[in-house]
Amino acid sequence: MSKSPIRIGTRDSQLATWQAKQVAGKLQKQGHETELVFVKSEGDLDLSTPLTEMGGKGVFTKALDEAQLSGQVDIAVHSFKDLPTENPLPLKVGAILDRADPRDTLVAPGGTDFLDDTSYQATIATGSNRRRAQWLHRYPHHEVVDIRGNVNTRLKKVEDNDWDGAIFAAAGLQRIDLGHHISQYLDWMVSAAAQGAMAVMIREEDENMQEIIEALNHDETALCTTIERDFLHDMEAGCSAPVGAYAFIEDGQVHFKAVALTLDGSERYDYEETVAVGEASDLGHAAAQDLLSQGAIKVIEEMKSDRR
Ligand SMILES: NCc1[nH]cc(CCC(=O)O)c1CC(=O)O
Repeated sequence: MSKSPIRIGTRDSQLATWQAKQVAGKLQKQGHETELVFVKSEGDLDLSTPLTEMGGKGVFTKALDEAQLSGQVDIAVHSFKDLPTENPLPLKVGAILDRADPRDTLVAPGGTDFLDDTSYQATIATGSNRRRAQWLHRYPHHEVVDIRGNVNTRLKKVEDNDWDGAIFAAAGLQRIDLGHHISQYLDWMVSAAAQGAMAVMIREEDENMQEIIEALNHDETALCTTIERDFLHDMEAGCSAPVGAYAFIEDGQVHFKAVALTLDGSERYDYEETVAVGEASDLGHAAAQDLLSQGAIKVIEEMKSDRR
């Protein structure tokens, strides 16, 4: 019997390619043939516009979505944190893969001693409002500057500039063997909803592919990232908002943390809760309601007026 290979769509960055190959490997283990199809995204092609001004939602996913809808590819592999929480297209998440290290990290080529010096006005690079706001909340005397590009491009920029450091997702660096650049794990920073997790998209009506892809789903990661993304969705915040959410499971309990800040980090709203796995399905929604009633509505209004 000759069957055509499963065509896996991916962006062509080193990280995206690594992730797509990971999915290919899992499918091959189950006896399927696979083929990678590289698709360029708007977010990768335009490096001069700050990410926060590109309309935020879906700049990295649009081209892959189109390739999938037109039938050029069967499935698409995404960093789950790059997927908008609202999706009007006839595409759906077919599986969420086991999560890697969800933490943010600091890459500081000259070392991290400067962090202890409260009179030193360090310069830190990040293109993420979530990272910017949390950094400024903790280090209000620092300056945060914008940085764009895929992981490799950003690392190069850190080498070429005299910034004191830049913030990266641990998973992104580790996956492509660049973990040795990490100077410090930012355990205090609340990561982005679904950071470190990969999602495989399928066409909504593709029942054959649904059955194949479902087998890759990691239930615990799916539960945790769903809670995180429910929170993000209810904050009406999009991927560029200064909002973080992280859930993990230990001893049958879900531990969940969520945070929303003003862009300058001066105001911060926190939520923390632990509940049994069986009672966790509403946690993301509850957190959003709690933070909004604490006053975090201000954060969202700031996003709307600023378009950042
Ligand atoms: N923002 C882009 C992006 N999307 C996913 C990752 C890393 C891998 C992941 O978090 O799953 C990164 C790089 C980064 O944030 O430094």
